[in-house]
Parts: sequence; C-alpha cells; structure tokens
Amino acid sequence: MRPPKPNPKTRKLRKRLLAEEEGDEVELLESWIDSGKPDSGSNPLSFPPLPEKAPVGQLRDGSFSPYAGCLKFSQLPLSKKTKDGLAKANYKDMTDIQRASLPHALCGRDILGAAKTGSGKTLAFIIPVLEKLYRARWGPQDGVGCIIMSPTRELAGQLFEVLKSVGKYHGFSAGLLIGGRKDVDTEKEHVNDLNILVCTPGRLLQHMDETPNFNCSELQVLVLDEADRILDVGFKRDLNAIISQLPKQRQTLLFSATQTKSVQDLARLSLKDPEYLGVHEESETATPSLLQQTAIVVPLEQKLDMLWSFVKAHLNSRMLVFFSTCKQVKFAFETFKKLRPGIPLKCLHGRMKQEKRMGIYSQFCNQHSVLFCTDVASRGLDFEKAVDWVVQVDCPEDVAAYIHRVGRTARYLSGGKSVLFLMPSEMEMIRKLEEKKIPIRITKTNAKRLQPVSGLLAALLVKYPNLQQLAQRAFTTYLKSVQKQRDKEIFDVKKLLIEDYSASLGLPMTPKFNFIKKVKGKSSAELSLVELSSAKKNASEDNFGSFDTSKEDESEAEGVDILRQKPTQDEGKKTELGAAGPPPTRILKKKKLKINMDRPVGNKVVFDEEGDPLPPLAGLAVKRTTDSVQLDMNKVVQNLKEKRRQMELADKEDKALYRESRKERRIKEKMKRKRGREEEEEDSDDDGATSDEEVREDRFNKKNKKGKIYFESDDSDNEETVKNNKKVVNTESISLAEQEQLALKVLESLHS
Ligand SMILES: Nc1ncnc2c1ncn2[C@@H]1O[C@H](COP(=O)(O)OP(=O)(O)OP(=O)(O)O)[C@@H](O)[C@H]1O
Repeated sequence: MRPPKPNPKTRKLRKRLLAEEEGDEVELLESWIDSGKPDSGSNPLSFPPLPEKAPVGQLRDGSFSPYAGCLKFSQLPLSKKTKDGLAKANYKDMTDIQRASLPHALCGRDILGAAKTGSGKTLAFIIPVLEKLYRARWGPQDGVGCIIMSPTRELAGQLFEVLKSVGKYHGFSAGLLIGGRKDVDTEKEHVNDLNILVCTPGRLLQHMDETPNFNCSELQVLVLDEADRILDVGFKRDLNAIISQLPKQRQTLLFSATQTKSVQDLARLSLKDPEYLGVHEESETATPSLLQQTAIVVPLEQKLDMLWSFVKAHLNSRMLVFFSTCKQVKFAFETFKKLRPGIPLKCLHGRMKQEKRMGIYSQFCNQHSVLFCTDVASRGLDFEKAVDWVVQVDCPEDVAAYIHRVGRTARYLSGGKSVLFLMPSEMEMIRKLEEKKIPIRITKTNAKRLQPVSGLLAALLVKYPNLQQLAQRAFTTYLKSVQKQRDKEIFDVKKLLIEDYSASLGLPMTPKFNFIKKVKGKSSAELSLVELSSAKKNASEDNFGSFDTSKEDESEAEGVDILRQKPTQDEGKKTELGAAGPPPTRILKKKKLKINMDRPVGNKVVFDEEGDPLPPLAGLAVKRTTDSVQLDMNKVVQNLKEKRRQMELADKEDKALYRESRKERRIKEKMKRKRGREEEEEDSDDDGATSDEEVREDRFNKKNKKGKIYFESDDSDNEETVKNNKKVVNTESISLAEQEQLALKVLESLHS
C-alpha cells in the first residue's frame, strides 16, 4: 500500500504554505507532522507487530504515515538543527526501529519500542526529544522539559554523549545526573536551569528529595531506556517515587531489546494508547544475525581454568567477561593480573568509584584488553571499537540478561562472537534460549587445551593473604547469588560441588557460610557449607560423575580421619608460581571441619584408643588401620559436643561485643553526619554486598538512613547520643573544684 498524498485543499496544507512563506520552521514542522497523523482510532496493546521487511511506519488504521516510505533522516519532518546534527555525526540512513518509531514519536505518541541490541534505539528517542522541545519553543526559563532515564551510570553517560552530538546545534541546556559524583551541591544549584536531564533513577530521586524548588511539573517527554530493567523490582521504589512527581500529561517513550508488555508496568507509567513497535519480532533470531553464539559445558571447578585458557588463546581480542558478583570480578582480575596472561586486564563493577568506572570504560574502548565485569556493563553500552568476544563465566539470571550481555558485541553492522560457560546442572538454560529464538551451538571442553590455573591461584593465595580473603568473598558471594536466583530450574546451589569450587579458587579450606537453612528436613538453624555439600553430594554425582566419594565416606565412618593439611612452609614453596598443577586433594567433611574448629589449622590430630588426642609426633607411631585403631566414638563425639558448646558461648560473647562496638560506631557516624559532614554513599568495598543489585539496595538503605537522621527524633540510638552528649557538655562546663567535689561525693556514697 502506498502512503496517501496529503490533500492540497486541506487546512493543514494552507497552514503549511503560510509557514513556508513566513519562514517559520516550527509552524512548518507542526503542519507537516499534523498531515501525517491518523485522524482517529484507538490502539490496543495488541497492535500487530510490523513484519521486518514490510515498510515500517504503519498507522493504527492500517494505512501508512506519509513518512512510512522514508529511508533517510533527511526525508523526515525534522528541524534543520537536528538534521545538521545527524549529518555531522554521520547518520544518514535510518535503521528499522528508527523508521518504525520516528513517525509515531514525532506525532507525540507514547511508544513501546523493541528491537535487537545494537540496532539504533538511542536515536529513536533522542530525535523526538529534541524535536518536541524545539517545536514547543522551549527555552532556558522553561526548566526541565525532558527526562531520559537509564539503569546504569555508564549508559547514562553514553546517552548524554549522543544527545550532545546530535543536539549540538540546538540551544537546550542538558545535564548528566548520575550517582557517585561528588559535585552534587553544584548540581543542585544548576539542575533547575536544565532543559534535558539524562540520569539514573537514584540521582534523579535525590534531586527530587533534596534540591529546593526542583520542579518537573512542565515535563514534556519521559524516556526510559532499557525500560524493562527500570521497571523491574530493583528500581521499583525509586521509579514509583519519581513517577508520582511527574505530570500525567506527557509523552512517554520506552525502549529496550527485551521490552516489557506487562500491563501492570505500563499502568504504572500511565501510558496513553501506546504504539507497540517490535520491529524484529518476526525475525528468525532474537539476537543480531551477525553474532555467533556458543555454549561450553564447564563444571564449576573448571571455570577459572577455562577462562584462563580462553584468555591466553585470544590475546589479540577485545573481550568482555561477565561474572555474577563484584567480588568474583575483583578476584579474577587481581589474580589473573598477577599471573600476567599477556593482555591488559581491567575490571568494572558497581562497587568502584565513579571516576574510575568512567576511566576504565573509556580505556577499554580504546585498547585491546579483557574487561572483567558484572551486569553493570551488560545493558546498552556501545563500545567505540567493536568488542570481539563476550564471555559469560556465570550463567545469566534469565534469557533477557543473556540477550543484553551478548548484545555488547555484533552491534549495528559489525559481527561478533559470544561464549557461555554452562555447568551441567544449568543445561536447562539452553532450552530456554532456544525457545526464545536464540541460536546457540553447544560444545564440550577440550581437556587437552585446558590450562589449569587452580594450582597457581593456590600459590598466589599463600603469597598474598589479602587475595585469600578476596577468594573467600568471591566464593561466598557466588554461592549467595546462585541461592538468590529466581529460576530454580536452572540455579540450584545444592547441586554444586562446593569443596571443589573452593579448591579451584586456590583456597586451602572451604569457607563456611550460613545463609542456607534447613537442608533435607534438618532443623538446625544453620548448616555449614560442608554439611550442605555432603548432603547433596549424591544428588550431584550424576551430573559431575568424576567425584569419588567412596574413600571419604569410609574415613568419615571412622570419625577421626586426617584433616586436610595446610601446606608446611616447604610444601608451600613447592606450590610457588610456575609449579602449576591441581591443588592437593581436599578431604573436607562436616565432622572434620568441626574438629578443625577446635585446634589450629594444619595440625594432624591422631587419637589414642580412648579417643583422646595424642601429641602431634606420637601420631607417627600409630598405625592407622581400621583394625588396630579402636576408637571410643561416644567419647570423641562428647568431646566434640562440649568443645562446640564452648565455641558457641565464645561466639555469643564475640557477637555481643561486636554489636556493642557497631552500635558505638553508628552513634559516632550519626553525630558526624549531624555536624554536617555528609559524605557520598559510594564504594565502601567491605560491606558485603554481592551483586550490583545489592549495591543499589545498599545505597537506597543508606539514603533512607541519612533522611532519618534529620527527621526521626525518637530513634533510641539518637536519644542515647544526645543524652551522652549532654553529659559530656555538662561535665566539661563545670569548674575543676566542682568536679573534685562531685568526685568526693561519689566516693562517699560508694563507701556508705
Ligand atoms: N542510523 C544509523 N546509522 C548509522 N549508525 C547508527 C544508526 N543508528 C545507530 N547507529 C549506531 O549503531 C550503534 C548501536 O546503536 P544504539 O546504541 O542506539 O543501539 P541500541 O539498539 O540502543 O542497543 P542496546 O539494545 O544494546 O542498547 C551505535 O554505534 C550507533 O552509533
């Protein structure tokens, strides 16, 4: 069907001719756009998606907009300033999503735009924003006219750059409002003068809460890039608070490669008859056609070996490597850096300072290197020079996350490759990917090409104790992240060979953690990690096959078997760098660990026939065979129980002490803040948040706490502080003589 020609007798055309005569570009644009608008018609969300190859720009009534056949930006009713900006940035031909959405967006309609990663969604909303404000003759005095929101700071920065380049001939003021910047006060002074805000939800809300007279009541356009992410639970509170402060009369544009169609989500945004434009829905694949995707089956304990081998085999590539948590990123980065693979390594995660994050981002754009990162880099980022490989060491939380991660390569017209490490227990992910039209080839590990790195890591951990801590944190945060995943079909922490994983990080002992409760009907409040892995070993045997439990079971029956020994100094030297090879076999079981808790690590304990421990060397004389060593198990168990009780008591005391000191510290911090020394909430690397999601959660809580200091006078901690302060002030303000008298009185009362 051909686009209808505008009737020359219409009022619209007369208006246009008049505008042409007067040289009024805005009037001209308005009349052009009016002539392309459909007269009426409602657009239910079930509006059929446009076939990829059909002409885009179809209107609700089935006809085509006069601009439907446009292939170039120059054919659209755009202001000269925008056209010049586009030409200067070398944008000439429109991509599918731009062709589909611009005719609607320019008419002022709400849009739900979905198109593959790297297909040019950014211009599909930047252009309408500029045009809307231009046609409204928006000026500095009009304040905030448009808000463009992004889930991450890096992406916000990138959008801001595109806005600056395409909008360079317009006179609008625009600002980048993202967390982690220290100049929030300067920002507060200027934010009211800005016409376009490119921001993350947290920072925008901060201004809404704290900046005097911050006003968005005249907002014309709201854009959510990566809309499904911003509408996700992680941003729910922030977004709801923001939306409640925006006028309902506005244009709303939502874009993402994995668009939400949830009516609930859309209701939250009060969309009006939105156009759903899923330009690639009919496409054979949901990912870019030039992307080659592979999955490799890798057991958890071989993931780092595999990564190391992969990096070593691709030294001339630009590679993005995704992990689940910040600590894993940090661990892999710090250890691999020390092992010098022969290519620059970088890391990017939500716990880093903002300047550093931005620095890393631009360095990675300009240099062949490997960037270890969390999902903070998974969405929207368009690296200046093409990324060759996307490696996913940990399985993404869902198909959408997969699409965004791999979408960092094969962007626009370029090709790219991706590889996903999948554990045997995660193979269900393949089915889910295929179901969503993601073509992925599965391969198996080539054992010959695998370069084991665990031995090297173990040596590094001995040499650098801080790395040991990092390894422990990487270990725990990873397990925690698996435990927290919603898709239990894929993620099951109980299927993991935890001890082997710990060994693969180079850890001499499997760390304990206590966040998994009640396994297989056990009612103890907290089970140790080792208990958990023993409980599940049988279940996971099928998957991993190679784990030989027979010996361990035998020795456990004895109840007093040898603990895994910490390498002596000499042994430690043997495992120095270069002496690659798997770490010594690890024999860790619940009971062994309990014994281990009671005495210094690294000593082999041998028991006599009464079940009493022998001095270290006496053990050498004891021949350890099941027949010759008859142990009184009851006594041993009783001993252990008693020791455990003592440990628990000591633990309780420790906890009480810790609580006390934490309380004091909190009081001090609150006082400090009260005195006006408010600090940015960034980057305290030690507070245990695991993923970027938790980092954001942390920030939210901190922000709330900050608020409470000023408004909650009934806080008991606060009261105490105030009372204490009063006391201090009183004592300080009385004279020395008075103080002596006071002391005497106290002494007297004590004597009597
Ligand atoms: N019309 C165009 N002509 C040439 N290049 C374009 C055009 N539109 C976009 N590009 C380029 O394509 C690349 C990807 O664009 P963009 O970042 O907007 O993709 P996206 O769809 O938003 O991706 P993602 O879903 O990952 O966020 C960018 O480098 C951009 O400069």
